[in-house]
Amino acid sequence: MSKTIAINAGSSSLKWQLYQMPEETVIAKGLIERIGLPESVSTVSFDGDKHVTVKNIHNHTEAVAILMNDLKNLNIIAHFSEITGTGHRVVAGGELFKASVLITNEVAKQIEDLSDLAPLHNPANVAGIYAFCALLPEATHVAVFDTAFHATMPAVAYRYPMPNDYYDKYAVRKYGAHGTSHMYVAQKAADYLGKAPEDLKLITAHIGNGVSLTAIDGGQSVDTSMGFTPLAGVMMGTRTGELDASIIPYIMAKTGITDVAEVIDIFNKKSGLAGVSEMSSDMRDIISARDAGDEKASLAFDMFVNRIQKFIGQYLAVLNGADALIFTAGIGENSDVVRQAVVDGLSWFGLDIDESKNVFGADGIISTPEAKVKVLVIPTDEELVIARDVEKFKAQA
Ligand SMILES: Nc1ncnc2c1ncn2[C@@H]1O[C@H](COP(=O)(O)OP(=O)(O)O)[C@@H](O)[C@H]1O
Ligand SMILES: CC(=O)OP(=O)(O)O
Ligand SMILES: [Mg+2]
Repeated sequence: MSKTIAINAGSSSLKWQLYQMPEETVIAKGLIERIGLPESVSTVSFDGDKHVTVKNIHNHTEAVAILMNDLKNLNIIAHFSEITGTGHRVVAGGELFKASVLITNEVAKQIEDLSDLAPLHNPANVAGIYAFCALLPEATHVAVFDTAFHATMPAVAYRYPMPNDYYDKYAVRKYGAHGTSHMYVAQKAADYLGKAPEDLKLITAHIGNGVSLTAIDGGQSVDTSMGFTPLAGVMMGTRTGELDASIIPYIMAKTGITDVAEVIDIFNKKSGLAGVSEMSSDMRDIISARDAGDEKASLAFDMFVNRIQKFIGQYLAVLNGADALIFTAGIGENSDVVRQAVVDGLSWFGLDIDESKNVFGADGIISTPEAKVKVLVIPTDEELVIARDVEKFKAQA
């Protein structure tokens, strides 16, 4: 019996779950939101209670310190030494890491050096790694990469049509992200559909603040919408998704912005739903405003749905047809409105939702019996996959 903590650091959030392993019992879990913004919120669920604290949390190092204090102060653990394993979500593993790895000083440094491939995420991931390694020197620390599941993509999908040197010398290629989530929901989908993953062609749609879609053939990722960094693919909460690169110098010339990093920052943090609606990056706010007749929110919603539909179309082509489409993550799991809007425009392809099944809290198949392509909702669980990987390394120790 041992305790393992899984840390999922996002650009402005930190999700964690403490497990009793190998039973996989969740002892406690927490979510720290709005890191770096005024009034950050930390929520801890433990023993049937929810503890909510609101205060300014400036960075992920502070967030980790708060989480460690909560573990002690709320009597979730008596001693830190009870935690014998920590698992860290790392968004970008580049060409270096194609599977989970035991964290050493060198590995932590390499992850930090890969920050260009996930500027909003890897620095946050590394902050968590350093904090836990310092606090728990005896524990087994494991990094689990978002990019690992996409290592099976063929060159035709991961290469960009640019001079070969950029790939050969600098490893400029598509890496994708959210791989742990795509892998988890694809395996669950196979259970629901009563088939072996090898016999299925799936399109997984991870629709949260970050959004990505993946084409999965026989259990392997064959294409995915995020690219060299998580800026690519579909429109997201604050990110543009794909656009014509010529826009960058044009905007710089027109606006007088002289630093290209500033434009990329705007594309990462001030675009997407937030940029078009001019009111929020949060889909709940967008839907309320749209229902109240706000035209900008309405356009933002329609563009968001349109980009998802187009990528589903692409992946139906990549896979030459699919058995199922799976919705997951914050919006995919919770928004029947977005799911209905996405599927409504794809009836020609044989997608059809049963409205009575497309409800809040849905889990499993929500398509009609006649639908050629099944539609499923599957809550993702990146933390569980991470905790399981830590167990594998503990067993080898
Ligand atoms: N009931 C809901 N309806 C619509 N959107 C929702 C609902 N609940 C959560 N969301 C959306 O989920 C998003 C967060 O998803 P999540 O997967 O937690 O994101 P991330 O891990 O990228 O921070 C928020 O932007 C929010 O708009
Ligand atoms: C890679 C990525 O976009 O992650 P998240 O959705 O957690 O921000
Ligand atoms: Mg996420």
